[in-house]
Amino acid sequence: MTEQLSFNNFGFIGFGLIGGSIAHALKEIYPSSNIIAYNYYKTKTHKKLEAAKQDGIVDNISTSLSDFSDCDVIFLCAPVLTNISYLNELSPYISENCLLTDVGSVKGNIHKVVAELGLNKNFIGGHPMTGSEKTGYANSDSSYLKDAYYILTPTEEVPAEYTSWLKNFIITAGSHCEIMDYKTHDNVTAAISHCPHIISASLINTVAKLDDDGKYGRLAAGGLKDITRISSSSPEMWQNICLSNPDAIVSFLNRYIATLTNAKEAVISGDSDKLMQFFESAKKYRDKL
Ligand SMILES: NC(=O)C1=CN([C@@H]2O[C@H](COP(=O)(O)OP(=O)(O)OC[C@H]3O[C@@H](n4cnc5c(N)ncnc54)[C@H](O)[C@@H]3O)[C@@H](O)[C@H]2O)C=CC1
Ligand SMILES: O=C(O)C(=O)Cc1ccc(O)cc1
Repeated sequence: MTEQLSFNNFGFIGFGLIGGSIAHALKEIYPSSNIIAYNYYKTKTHKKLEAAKQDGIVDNISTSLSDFSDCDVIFLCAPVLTNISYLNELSPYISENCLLTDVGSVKGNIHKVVAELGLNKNFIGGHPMTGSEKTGYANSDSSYLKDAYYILTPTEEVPAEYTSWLKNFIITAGSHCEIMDYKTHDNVTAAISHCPHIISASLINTVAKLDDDGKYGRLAAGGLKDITRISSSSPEMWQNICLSNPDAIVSFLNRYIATLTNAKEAVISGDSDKLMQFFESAKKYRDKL
């Protein structure tokens, strides 16, 4: 049986919706733990981190990555490319016994840089399959981790007790832990998360171009709003994700465009059987989700 580690010092780089939600959960599960958060503004106070300190969720705010050398666990919770950009500078302060994890929506590119820096033995890729179109600490809540899937992508080099600790935290926070390799992660999330955001933005942009006088938007009922809610998400976050997972995204978009083309042809030819089958198969799968 794997020994359960006892971690008490947690560090955060990036402290928005997801970082804040994880910190809330850590404080609920380990009330005497110490949480340090990084103020990347360096020369001015970070009002949202000060608010988190007032709330008792953050204990220390630091402008120096060297202060993270005492951390048992460091969570990278900024946009995907920003998380990666910290690895080199952070590397000297990741102690031998430190577990480094992230929450980014793409795993392949961070695993590549982690391996290049020789940090495989410290790193477990993480991705909570939760959240919303909202951003920022003010919207964070430990409830985001309740009844959600939380994917981990450990390599063989990371100690089993690190995976065990992280898995235990995730389950105690209320999530279901799913372990897979990072390539599988990036293929699956391209289909169920990354491309839906591209499709939603494409639809909204297409409607917006037609909407000179606001009539389309005014009359839009539930359908358009349901399928495009996610287009109110952070543009920076989704730009980072698309730049990080191009192969899997293009591969899924090719399939999707073929499906759209088939649907268009069925409409052009008035193929009632094909149209019925198109909507029936979609309903069958969607009703089970
Ligand atoms: N929003 C969602 O529903 C989900 C997001 N994710 C991933 O979580 C990560 C964070 O996303 P959210 O919390 O939703 O976004 P957010 O916008 O709420 O938080 C991002 C945080 O990163 C900070 N940040 C920005 N630039 C920084 C820099 N240079 N240095 C340090 N911190 C910086 C921001 O100040 C903010 O606190 C992203 O990697 C995203 O892919 C994962 C699952 C769900
Ligand atoms: O708003 C929604 O439903 C989302 O799309 C939430 C989300 C955003 C990013 C992720 O990597 C995972 C989940």
